[in-house]
Amino acid sequence: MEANSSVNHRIARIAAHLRPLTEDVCLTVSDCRAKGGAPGFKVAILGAAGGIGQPLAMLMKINPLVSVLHLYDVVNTPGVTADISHMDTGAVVRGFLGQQQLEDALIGMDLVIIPAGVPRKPGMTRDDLFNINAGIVKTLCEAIAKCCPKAIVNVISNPVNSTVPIAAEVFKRAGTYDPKRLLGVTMLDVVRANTFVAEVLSIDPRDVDVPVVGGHAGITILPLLSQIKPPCAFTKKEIEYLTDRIQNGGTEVVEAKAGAGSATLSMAYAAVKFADACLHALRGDAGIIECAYIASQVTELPFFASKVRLGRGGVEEILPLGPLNDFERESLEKAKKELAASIEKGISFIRK
Ligand SMILES: NC(=O)c1ccc[n+]([C@@H]2O[C@H](COP(=O)([O-])OP(=O)(O)OC[C@H]3O[C@@H](n4cnc5c(N)ncnc54)[C@H](O)[C@@H]3O)[C@@H](O)[C@H]2O)c1
Ligand SMILES: O=C(O)C[C@H](O)C(=O)O
Repeated sequence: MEANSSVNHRIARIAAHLRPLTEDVCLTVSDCRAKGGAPGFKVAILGAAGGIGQPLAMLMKINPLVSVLHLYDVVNTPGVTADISHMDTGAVVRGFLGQQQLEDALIGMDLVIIPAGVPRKPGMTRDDLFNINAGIVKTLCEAIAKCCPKAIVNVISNPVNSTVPIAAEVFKRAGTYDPKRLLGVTMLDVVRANTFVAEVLSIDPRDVDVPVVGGHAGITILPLLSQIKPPCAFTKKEIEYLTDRIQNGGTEVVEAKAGAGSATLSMAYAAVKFADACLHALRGDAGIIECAYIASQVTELPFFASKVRLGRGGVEEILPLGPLNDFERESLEKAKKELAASIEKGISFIRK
């Protein structure tokens, strides 16, 4: 009893030196390790108790570049945090529950990943999620602007084509907007494209690299099959099959889950792949190129997904689209129409 209370007392004293948190945030034994000052980045996951959030939290806990991992949700974070904090990897894990702990979750973060919000059910489009998720993303981004305005922000919540413009408007209003630091996560489209192309070619998906540009919904997802590595000429039939499968990969999962949500495990994998790229870039590693949905001048649209070079400041260079074939040029025009409407919807949600 006595030994326990003395340990708890020491933990509380150590933790008091670590972070400016309010007193009602509970301290855990894992706080002790933060004193060692393990090198690495501080990462917050908002929506950490969800279908994506939980496996994402687990995978980020394994990431050696992460020293502190904050798990925030409006439900269930104490359990998820207790569970994940038992993993014998370096990152210190802390849980935050409910709106009153949101700001504590965000103070000092280098990277904030947002998978908060409702997922699709069969028959829904991603845009059908707008009414609920727009408000969630707005609230979370207001807190980010206040507590960690320099953090890199990875937006996963759908409809990404609109939630990224919403986040941008919130940051503009707060006077903290840095377009280089706000990235919509479209990595799952690239992951799917690599997988489906590898299936067709009967090769290892790790050897395939398909650029996917545009946005993250239906026809706005535009795989540039003419630019894949290794270079490969597809038949018209293969191009139609692959484009359709990549554009509707999300729906394929939603239908298979039959009302139990959308992609969570492959999304957590894709989110970690993308977050890991951001962390390596923050560390100063050179030559990190990924696709992301960002503020862009590649087309006349204010936001567009394309290949970007990541660096310490976030997006350091937006790569040109490169040569497109007739099919891709035509698809791009269709994608831009839908994308323009989704962007406008997001912007006017904040400006109205
Ligand atoms: N960008 C992509 O490629 C991609 C891929 C898959 C899913 N998604 C989207 O990610 C989102 C989450 O999907 P999921 O399957 O994890 O859903 P989920 O319902 O399993 O989890 C969402 C979590 O968000 C939490 N939440 C709700 N309101 C919140 C708030 N105000 N603050 C913090 N947390 C809040 C919920 O409590 C829940 O734990 C959905 O919008 C989905 O469409 C995007
Ligand atoms: O399809 C969805 O609703 C979720 C996600 O955007 C996906 O692509 O899997």
